[in-house]
Amino acid sequence: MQHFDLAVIGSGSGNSLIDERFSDWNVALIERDPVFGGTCLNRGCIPTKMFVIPADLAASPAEAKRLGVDLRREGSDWRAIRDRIFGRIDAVSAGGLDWRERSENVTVFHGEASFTGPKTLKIGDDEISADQIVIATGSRPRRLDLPGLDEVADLVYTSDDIMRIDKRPQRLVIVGGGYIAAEFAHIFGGLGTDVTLINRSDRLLRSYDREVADQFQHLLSQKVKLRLNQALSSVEREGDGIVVVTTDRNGIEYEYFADGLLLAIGRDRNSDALNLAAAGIETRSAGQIRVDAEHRTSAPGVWAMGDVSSDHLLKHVANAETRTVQHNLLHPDDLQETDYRYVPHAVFSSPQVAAVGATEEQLRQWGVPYVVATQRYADVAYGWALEDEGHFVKLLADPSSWHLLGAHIIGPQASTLIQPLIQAMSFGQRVPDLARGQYWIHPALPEVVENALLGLLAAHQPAELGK
Ligand SMILES: Cc1cc2nc3c(=O)[nH]c(=O)nc-3n(C[C@H](O)[C@H](O)[C@H](O)COP(=O)(O)OP(=O)(O)OC[C@H]3O[C@@H](n4cnc5c(N)ncnc54)[C@H](O)[C@@H]3O)c2cc1C
Ligand SMILES: NC(=O)c1ccc[n+]([C@@H]2O[C@H](COP(=O)([O-])OP(=O)(O)OC[C@H]3O[C@@H](n4cnc5c(N)ncnc54)[C@H](O)[C@@H]3O)[C@@H](O)[C@H]2O)c1
Repeated sequence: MQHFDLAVIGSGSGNSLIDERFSDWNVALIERDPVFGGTCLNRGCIPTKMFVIPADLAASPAEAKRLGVDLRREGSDWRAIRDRIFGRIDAVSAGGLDWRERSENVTVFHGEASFTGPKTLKIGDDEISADQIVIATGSRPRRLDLPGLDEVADLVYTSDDIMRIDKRPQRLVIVGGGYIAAEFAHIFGGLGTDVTLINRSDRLLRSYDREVADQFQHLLSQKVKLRLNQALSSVEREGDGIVVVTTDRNGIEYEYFADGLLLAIGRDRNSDALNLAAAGIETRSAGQIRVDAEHRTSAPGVWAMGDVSSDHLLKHVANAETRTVQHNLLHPDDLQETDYRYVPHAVFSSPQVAAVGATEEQLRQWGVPYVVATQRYADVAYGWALEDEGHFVKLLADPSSWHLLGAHIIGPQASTLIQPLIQAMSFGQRVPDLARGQYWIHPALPEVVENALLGLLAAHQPAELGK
């Protein structure tokens, strides 16, 4: 049995963990997917955003028309877009694997890892042991058990495969109301597909501030067909290449005809294949590996990070957890914790949505006193230039400490505009200092954030400003 100082399972964030500080460690890196580099690079954050930009551009003639510019749209070339995107990504993935395989101190094992004992792993016919093991096995799209699904399997997609298809469907049914449904509704809808989004509850983006989620729903409904409060009951094939999706709403059946069905109903953690019981590693519900604040599992010397153990299925969180685990492996006498106080998140749809901190509903529920201000893009100079309609920044603050409690943005560049607010919350900057302790470039779009901050101050003048 080969012995290693460190074994890392998963080549997403797991691969990033093994940096030059581990050059004198003998490391095993195990990946079961033929594709190297994990979700974010190959089938997650990066390719989706590379599709979002062409979708934004394809949708721009309608925007331009409002401003008096005639941009004739001649269509979009799905294969060219797809091949450009994956031409780049596949090369990065292959290059990453090649580089890793040439690393002197890292042995790459291709196969599925499972525990055979507390510090031992089996990968196919190989069995290895390691002093330290890091589980970074991520998550995968949740499947659905639905009558008829097997018969139309070639027309049913998840985020793992839909970006690689040869032909963009004319009609696409998307099931789900979260991040992935919202982003793919924009990608396909923007590029010209007739999209019907079916959600089982009456709300999209449920974890977002209600006002923002409602407005998102309203604006998205102008671009794709939204069908809410409908549960899938069956699917069947009709003719050649058509899937008929049947739903139920209050006992009434609805039928949708499409060339493809995208399931975007959440993700399952990749812990089931690991035989965790053999190593005494505990899970929480739904296979989420239980870790303490320092990312130690219940088995000594075994750590977990990223989607498989985190409460947040986000790459910037997996990256932060990777940094913590790196530090803790290298400094066992000075363990650190990951800071989850202000985890931001954004949906790259149309419109974009971004948020950090509490929603107004949460503050009400927790009985936390707050002031709130909402600033429309349409009422700042750059918003005039955009002829903006319907987008806003909503801020929540503690009227005694003047710290921000939550920030929510819906509109162009939301994921960028939110960064100074994340910074303010992370470093404890107060609203008056943030609003007036720096210049805000005129007439740039961040003035919408500045004005929202001023709106908070106008709502309740803090004592020291009144002096
Ligand atoms: C469509 C989509 C879009 C996304 N967009 C964003 C975004 O815009 N911003 C953002 O922050 N996040 C986004 N995410 C989430 C982000 O991709 C994940 O949070 C992140 O990639 C998780 O990283 P990880 O290292 O935990 O897991 P992964 O990157 O999934 O890596 C886990 C690896 O482990 C391997 N593996 C699993 N089990 C085993 C085993 N038993 N043996 C060997 N290998 C195994 C897997 O094959 C995989 O390669 C998106 C996700 C999706 C699906
Ligand atoms: N921009 C980003 O940061 C980004 C983008 C994509 C994905 N992600 C990450 O990936 C995760 C997974 O995304 P997702 O959109 O699949 O999950 P999600 O948790 O965001 O949304 C899942 C949706 O599916 C619905 N649903 C669940 N089970 C269902 C069923 N049986 N039938 C019908 N509907 C059902 C839920 O009500 C919900 O609307 C997200 O939580 C997010 O953390 C992030």
